Amino acid sequence: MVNIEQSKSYKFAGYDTVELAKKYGTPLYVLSEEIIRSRCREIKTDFLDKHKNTKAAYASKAFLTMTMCKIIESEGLGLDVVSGGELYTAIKAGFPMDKVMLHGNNKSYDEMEMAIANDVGRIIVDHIDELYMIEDIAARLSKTVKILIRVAPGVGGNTHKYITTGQKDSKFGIPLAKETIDEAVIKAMNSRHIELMGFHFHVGSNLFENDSYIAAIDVVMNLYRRLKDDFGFIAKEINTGGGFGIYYTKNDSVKPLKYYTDSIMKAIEDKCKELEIDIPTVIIEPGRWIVGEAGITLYTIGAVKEIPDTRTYASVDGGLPDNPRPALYSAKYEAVIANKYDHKPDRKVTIAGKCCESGDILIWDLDVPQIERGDILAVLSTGAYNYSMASNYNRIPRPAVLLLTKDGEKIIVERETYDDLLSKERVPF
Ligand SMILES: Cc1ncc(COP(=O)(O)O)c(C=O)c1O
Ligand SMILES: N[C@@H](CCCC[NH3+])C(=O)O
Repeated sequence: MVNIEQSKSYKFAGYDTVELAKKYGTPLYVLSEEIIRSRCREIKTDFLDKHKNTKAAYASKAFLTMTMCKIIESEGLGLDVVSGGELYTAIKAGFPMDKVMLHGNNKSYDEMEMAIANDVGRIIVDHIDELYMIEDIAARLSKTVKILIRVAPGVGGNTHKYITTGQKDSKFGIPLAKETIDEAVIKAMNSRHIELMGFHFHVGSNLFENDSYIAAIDVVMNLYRRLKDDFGFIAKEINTGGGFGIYYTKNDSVKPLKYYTDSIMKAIEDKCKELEIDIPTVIIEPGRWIVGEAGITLYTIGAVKEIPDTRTYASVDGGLPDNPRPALYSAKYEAVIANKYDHKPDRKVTIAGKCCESGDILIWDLDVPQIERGDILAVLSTGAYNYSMASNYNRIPRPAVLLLTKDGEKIIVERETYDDLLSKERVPF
């Protein structure tokens, strides 16, 4: 009898990933509906139900499709959008517009008009010019627009330089200088078409400590007290942004949601008490925390290249175009050889993408068992900012997105084809 070695394959959300790779091809984004929903429910139990006057919106830049809109809507969360494209996706998905917040540090007139015409719940104003734009559009459409003003609280998050946003020297938010803020507040208060609800800050992304939230809250609550004294302005809301960190590798000191939200609530309540002002409604807007760990990417290993006394590179059939995060932020990932999940790792290989770019390395020095062409690699925690940041570099079509549900797996975004890549081209000669 031939002794065929039975290898155990890696299961994600109850699904055999090797079977998925065989059936749908690779590279393949795989998302678990259950994990997304369980994150939304944790927000409900540990934040919305636990603390009164709270709201949560999903920061859709992390991952957005019409199906994702449906999931978020059914879980009762709002949606943070940052562009006309994200807003259009939400409109087409029939997402309740009163739960949508429009962000952006350079919103166009057309984006503003789309938002106002569709009655979005909040516009987060990032520049004083936007107040004039809103007034102009709202007057023409006979609307009143509820806004928050985004400020840069002068507090940066402890994270990669490219994803810290709350520091003074930031392209985001209106600077906190008294004259600048006062000009915006007076303008908003004097407008018949604008209702200023409060302020917004977002200190940064993938944060593992709560200190920067607390420091930023201190700054914004002091501002609330001063605006009350100077202009009789009573802020009804504060939006403390997103940014909660997730598990990428064992070096990440992951905290539960309530580590962040309990301390945000306590800091706001304590400060309001100290300053003798009313506690505003508190809004959070996590993106990565909801969807990041709900996703993996499956690849097929191709060329395995051993450079004697140096390093072994194993190249996969995707890379930088479907996951630019390692190249952009030196982001680290864990991965497993899905079809050899029970084989003991006994060597290190570097996982390279297929782009014509030396920086296209997904994982340096991954511990693996013996690998060969045709093995399936599952890279974990790729649910956030992978599909949403994907490109067609080297004319590589984007992978499909497969949603794992309780009633089977469903393609929610089809794999791009070479013809898709040509579909917008016009050849003038
Ligand atoms: C304004 C705003 N809100 C929410 C988020 C979501 O961030 P994260 O995905 O880190 O939760 C971001 C991105 O960092 C943001 O800029
Ligand atoms: N794109 C970043 C997060 C940006 C957050 C939005 N301000 C990442 O992949 O980590």
